Amino acid sequence: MPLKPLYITSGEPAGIGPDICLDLAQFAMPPNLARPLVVLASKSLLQQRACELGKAVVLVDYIAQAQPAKPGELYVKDLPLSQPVENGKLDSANAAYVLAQLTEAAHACMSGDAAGVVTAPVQKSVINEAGSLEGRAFSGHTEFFQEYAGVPRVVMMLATRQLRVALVTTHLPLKNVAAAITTTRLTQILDILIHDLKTKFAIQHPKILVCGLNPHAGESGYLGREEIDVIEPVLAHYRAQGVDVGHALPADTLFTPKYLKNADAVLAMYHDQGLPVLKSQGFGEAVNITLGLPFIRTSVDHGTALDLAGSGKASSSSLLVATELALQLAARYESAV
Ligand SMILES: NC(=O)C1=CN([C@@H]2O[C@H](COP(=O)(O)OP(=O)(O)OC[C@H]3O[C@@H](n4cnc5c(N)ncnc54)[C@H](O)[C@@H]3O)[C@@H](O)[C@H]2O)C=CC1
Ligand SMILES: NCC(=O)COP(=O)(O)O
Repeated sequence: MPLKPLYITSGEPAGIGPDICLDLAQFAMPPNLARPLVVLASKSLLQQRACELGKAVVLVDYIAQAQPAKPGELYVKDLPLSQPVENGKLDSANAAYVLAQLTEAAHACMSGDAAGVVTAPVQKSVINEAGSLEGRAFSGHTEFFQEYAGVPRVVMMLATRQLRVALVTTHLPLKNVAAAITTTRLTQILDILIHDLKTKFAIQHPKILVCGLNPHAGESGYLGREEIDVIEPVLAHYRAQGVDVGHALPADTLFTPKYLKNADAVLAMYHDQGLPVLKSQGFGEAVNITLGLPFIRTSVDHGTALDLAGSGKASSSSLLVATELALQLAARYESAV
């Protein structure tokens, strides 16, 4: 019986998603992890981009239970575009096409037809501009898959070989961050992070460094009280259970080698507290993983790079690392059930 396929969403059609997905045709899949990789995209768009980039890729319609594709071949689930694509030019008419990729992938993961999903980047703004979610805002894949799966909380974590950074809040205006850091949210996030570091990354006793929200972790309350009122009591609860979470540390101190060298993960309070540090170390080599979902989802560490679509200058390294991690997680998950 062939293994379940891994779905790859190609993302925003005017960006570099289709370009980097084409490189999966040459991906040297570790033989012990091999399974079909199926790109969700317009076949004609992929064909057009392959011609522009001079890439020889044979696009093959995916049929359930197929064996992994041969080198140079790429399985595709053909999805129709609403409008022809001009490289680098956003068109809200194609927002429904992007959402169709995400919906099809989420459905296949939830129904057990796919082993997991790897996502290429989407342009969040154009999906909102199109109003494709019937008035609901589109914040990102993370929130979309959380809602589709119907789970109360998930965790965004980006990982390189050296560093893992998880976030308490994700795509939130900065002015709303402090109010979102509640005992409930922080506890949910830590529960998921601890659980998934154990089960997905085989770290039995994770050491987690937690950032304060305010400069100098609040400076004993003189620069903000979130550490005293919310963060520290939650950390004390975990420490009492023997979990290695330490105390809230000033973020500028925490992100230094002395502290990071023994840490399994850093928990940052908001997107731009944690991710710039990680990207400055390993942009292009990092993977974005959604923890706490009932299925495997990994993603690239970069955005749509509209400036590079069809240019041949886009690197597919993050997509390949994200695919390899999803393959490893799928194998681990299947051997556990
Ligand atoms: N997973 C996702 O769907 C993500 C989507 N985005 C979306 O992407 C859009 C654009 O975001 P930006 O902040 O401009 O970030 P970006 O990552 O698209 O671009 C930042 C810079 O990095 C370069 N770059 C990005 N990916 C590259 C690659 N694979 N190879 C070589 N160079 C690369 C770009 O040319 C640009 O100079 C936004 O709408 C954002 O929401 C951003 C991050 C993740
Ligand atoms: N900076 C990471 C990012 O924005 C990715 O978001 P998502 O689409 O994976 O939720």
